[in-house]
Amino acid sequence: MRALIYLERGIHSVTVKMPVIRTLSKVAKQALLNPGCGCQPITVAVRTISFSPRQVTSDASFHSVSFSETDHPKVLITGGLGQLGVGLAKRLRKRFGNKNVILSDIRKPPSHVFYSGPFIYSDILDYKNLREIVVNNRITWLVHYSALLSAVGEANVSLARDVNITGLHNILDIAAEHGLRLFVPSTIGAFGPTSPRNPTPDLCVQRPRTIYGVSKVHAELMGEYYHHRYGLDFRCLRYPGIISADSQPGGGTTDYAVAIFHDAVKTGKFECNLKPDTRLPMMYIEDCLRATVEMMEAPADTLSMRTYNINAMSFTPEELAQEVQKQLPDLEVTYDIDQVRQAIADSWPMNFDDSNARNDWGWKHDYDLPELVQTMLNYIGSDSRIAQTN
Ligand SMILES: NC(=O)C1=CN([C@@H]2O[C@H](COP(=O)(O)OP(=O)(O)OC[C@H]3O[C@@H](n4cnc5c(N)ncnc54)[C@H](O)[C@@H]3O)[C@@H](O)[C@H]2O)C=CC1
Ligand SMILES: CC(=O)[C@H](N)C(=O)O
Repeated sequence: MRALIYLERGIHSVTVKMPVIRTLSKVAKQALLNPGCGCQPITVAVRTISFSPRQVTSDASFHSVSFSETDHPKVLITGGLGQLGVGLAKRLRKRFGNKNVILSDIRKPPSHVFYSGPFIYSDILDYKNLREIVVNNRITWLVHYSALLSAVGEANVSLARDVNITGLHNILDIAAEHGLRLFVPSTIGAFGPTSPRNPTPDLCVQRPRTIYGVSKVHAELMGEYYHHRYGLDFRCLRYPGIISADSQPGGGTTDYAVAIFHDAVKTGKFECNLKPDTRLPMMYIEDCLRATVEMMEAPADTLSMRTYNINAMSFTPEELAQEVQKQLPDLEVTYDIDQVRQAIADSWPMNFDDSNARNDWGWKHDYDLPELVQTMLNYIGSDSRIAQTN
């Protein structure tokens, strides 16, 4: 079995002990049980009391947005320097204005990102720092992208558990406390070998065999629980493998479908780490980011669920290679199977049923396989031509 390469992306383990302020908790509990002091109703932070995540006033409506509809939302994106965050920030900034969308991560941003709009350091394991950012910037929408993906997660289970599960708890509590609209992506990886694979519907058995998948099922369930219990405006899309030209994937099982384009243009050769007939659902990044914004903007009454599958296409490495070879006939593809990634892929959906997203809030993809291949090759080809002339 070939060892998984742990992609070091500046991720470091941080152990944060959440303050369990027992005394304060007792005082808060007492005050809430005996409100006859003539004071204002107390709003108590999620973490300071143990018996209720939030004191909800009777007129609170968390299903409507907490900012005036004429204002723009103020958006915070966590884990924003990964494959998806910068593109999402660009799209949201066009829509809501540059200063209204803050990218955050624990890595140092490249200068083109740093100078393109607000960027802030934020470790999602640091609850107080997260809260400070949300309060100081009057955040109303939170897009939670920080995560360790499937292959990297298997190579570092305890870090994946911290980031994907403990980090999510921080995000949920902050979002509930401050009445935020919260988007957390899930994935085809939230399904497992006992799920129906062709197609995979929204509601079915979910018994994933990766820490990534387990953490994403946990996120779906916790988000939906906070929605039903506390009125949190939680929204979640299960993304397929996302393919992008100008950003690199962060260590997943579907990464081959990005790498093939770069290798095809640069070397004319590609070594694939999945078997030629491994079928997985995939999507071009523009469709993924548009779906995300559409889901965030969908009126609450159109959402019959809070977690939806979305899909665009499904293909195997062989089918993708054949489509690329229509443009680059000299491309040579060989296979050297990574057993860890292959086992993961073999347990994931082959086709994704996204009919609920299409019916409820009008989801529709733009890119099928031929358009995806053309667009990727155009982008990477012109990029490498520019690099050669410089
Ligand atoms: N890219 C894809 O194909 C898919 C992505 N998704 C989900 O979309 C989200 C974004 O994905 P990508 O951008 O591809 O991920 P990525 O792996 O490229 O980026 C994740 C980012 O999280 C950051 N991060 C790690 N630990 C952190 C911490 N303690 N505090 C703050 N940030 C931290 C990393 O520095 C990295 O920039 C993830 O939740 C992922 O599960 C879901 C399905 C498919
Ligand atoms: C599909 C995903 O969630 C991600 N790209 C991965 O392969 O881990």
